[in-house]
Amino acid sequence: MKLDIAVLSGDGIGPEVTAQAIKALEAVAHNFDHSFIFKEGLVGAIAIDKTGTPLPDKTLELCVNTDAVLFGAIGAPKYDNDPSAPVRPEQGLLKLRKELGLYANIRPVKAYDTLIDKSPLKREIIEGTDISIYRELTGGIYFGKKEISKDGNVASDLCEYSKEEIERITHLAFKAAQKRRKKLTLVDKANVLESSRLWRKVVTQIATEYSDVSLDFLFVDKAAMQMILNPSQFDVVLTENMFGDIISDEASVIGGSIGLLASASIGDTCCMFEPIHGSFPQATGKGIANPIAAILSAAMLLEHFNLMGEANAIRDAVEKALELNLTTPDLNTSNPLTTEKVGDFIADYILNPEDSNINFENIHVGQSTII
Ligand SMILES: NC(=O)c1ccc[n+]([C@@H]2O[C@H](COP(=O)([O-])OP(=O)(O)OC[C@H]3O[C@@H](n4cnc5c(N)ncnc54)[C@H](O)[C@@H]3O)[C@@H](O)[C@H]2O)c1
Ligand SMILES: CC(C)[C@H](C(=O)O)[C@@H](O)C(=O)O
Ligand SMILES: [Mg+2]
Repeated sequence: MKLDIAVLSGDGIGPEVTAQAIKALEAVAHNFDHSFIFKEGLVGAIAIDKTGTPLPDKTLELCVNTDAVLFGAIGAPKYDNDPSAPVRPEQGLLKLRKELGLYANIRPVKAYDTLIDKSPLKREIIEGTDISIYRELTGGIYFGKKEISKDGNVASDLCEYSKEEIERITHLAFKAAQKRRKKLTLVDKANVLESSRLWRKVVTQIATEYSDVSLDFLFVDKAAMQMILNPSQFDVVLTENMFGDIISDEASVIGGSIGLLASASIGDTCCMFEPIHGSFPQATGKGIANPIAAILSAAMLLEHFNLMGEANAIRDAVEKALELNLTTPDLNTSNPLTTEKVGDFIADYILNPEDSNINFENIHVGQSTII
């Protein structure tokens, strides 16, 4: 298969982790005889520095005219610490999601057997966790009308949803549940918010079309608690934009690191694949960022194009790296690998899973081993 892939690596650790995802895709292309063509575009703080805008027209045009977008991360402290900045890196990502119509953001959360003891949560709590979060991505408070009073003392962000916006992601979430454990949990705040009551109404109506899926509801505050008290109760979690953002970062604690959590952002005509983490500015250039979220996002890209064997080749290599403790310091404090070495191992393993010549001993970068 020939795929044109736009690469928007962005800021901070974005370029470092995206480079590892590309290596994994190149290994897949080699093994399975595909042709993946990567074209880079500017986004985020680096795009502001170079062009004055976080999403240059040229980048948007590249993304519209490609098969898929591979996104790294955006954001920089100079904007985070300046509430009055006239233009911000995050606007680039939000505009991209909106312009490409990427209304469904799918965030898988899994407790890997080999990492169970690395999670700050107890083994018996997280064992068996396998959740698919369906986060609405182009509506809600992120995109509602924003206002600030003339004196700058009162501000508001409107949380607005239409029936149609709720319907389209709800169908995707129910279809996903049908292929999984047939359970869907809607996370909302229907005891307070009118928009959440609309979600409940629409989702309840749609549930009648998916009678093999059981539906339940959780208020977001209780869901936040349940997510770390009893995460294995969840199968598909459906929720609006901001709740999904927060709940998924919380859920990343289950697996042991946010550096493991990938995502797919899906629309009717476009698709983008992005780790859920940000630009982790403190780590930039240090080789300590975990590339696995970016690499697993590449696996989701392949799965989106029904390249299941190819996606599994990446996942098997990731699981092997985890099993052998060939990971970055977030998961391995005593003898960590650099971002690049983790990427090298995963790409090598994809190319040659049976190759016993991979020298596991020598690729650690701790005090006594070689980079
Ligand atoms: N999708 C995105 O591009 C995205 C997502 C979240 C935040 N951001 C932006 O990123 C910047 C930093 O935000 P933040 O510090 O709140 O969130 P962040 O996700 O960048 O980092 C939060 C913490 O998560 C851990 N972490 C994140 N990525 C990791 C990785 N690959 N490997 C290991 N550990 C990792 C680190 O402990 C880090 O301190 C901000 O400008 C923010 O707006 C962007
Ligand atoms: C950077 C920010 C706009 C973004 C979001 O809130 O969606 C991020 O937190 C994410 O999860 O992708
Ligand atoms: Mg987030």
